Amino acid sequence: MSNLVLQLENAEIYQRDNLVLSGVNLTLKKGDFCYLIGKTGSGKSSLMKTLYGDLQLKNGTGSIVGFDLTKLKEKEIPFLRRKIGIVFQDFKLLSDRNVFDNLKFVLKATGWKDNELMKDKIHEVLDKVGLKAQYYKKTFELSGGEQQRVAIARALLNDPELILADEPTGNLDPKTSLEVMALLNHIHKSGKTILMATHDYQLIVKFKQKTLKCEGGALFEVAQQASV
Ligand SMILES: Nc1ncnc2c1ncn2[C@@H]1O[C@H](COP(=O)(O)OP(=O)(O)OP(=O)(O)O)[C@@H](O)[C@H]1O
Repeated sequence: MSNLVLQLENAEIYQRDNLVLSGVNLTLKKGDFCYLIGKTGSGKSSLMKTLYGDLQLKNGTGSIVGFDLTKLKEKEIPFLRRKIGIVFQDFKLLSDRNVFDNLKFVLKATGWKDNELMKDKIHEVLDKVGLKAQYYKKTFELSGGEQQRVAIARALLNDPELILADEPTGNLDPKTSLEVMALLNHIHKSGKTILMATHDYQLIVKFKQKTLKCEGGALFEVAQQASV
């Protein structure tokens, strides 16, 4: 079995009719961790959105966790998203529910039925992010760093083959960013594959990983300490 999780070849990334990136080649193997850097508006989010099926891949080839992005149909997108975990800058938690119900909502939406199994899974992922004791709290009662931990727990619920994190520390202060990054690093070391878009230079210096840069409509690999 191939251990390729993601492969784009000569891909073109569009926002509506605007070509944002061209000639994109990107390969991630199981267990890789890769940063995506680049200035505001350089195309990081557009690339991420193409990978999780929010934007269509019109030209080039692309496969992600076994799905062909050029042939991806609307009805297949929920199935693609069950195999990837997505973490956003603004957490995207449901503010009217507590932590447990935020996670249960996702499990139910992805086909889980057994209450006991759901409870076990929720406690397992909360334990992984260090929030097991906070399951009953409403999300607005949590700090930004805690909210992002819940979002990371949510991304882990279906044991994803790939985690896409789009500026996961973008709303956090420097100390909290380092804590959240240490958690992502730990999750990576446990065997997960992660692609993370970031502006945060302190993180890529402290946690060195392969780094790709969006610039001038292209994507290329840079030396690990290149500036953002
Ligand atoms: N919904 C949209 N419709 C049309 N154009 C868009 C849309 N979203 C982004 N763009 C354009 O696509 C280009 C790439 O934007 P994108 O959001 O991918 O950049 P980014 O590198 O993620 O920036 P940031 O770091 O600010 O999030 C920009 O020129 C932007 O104006």
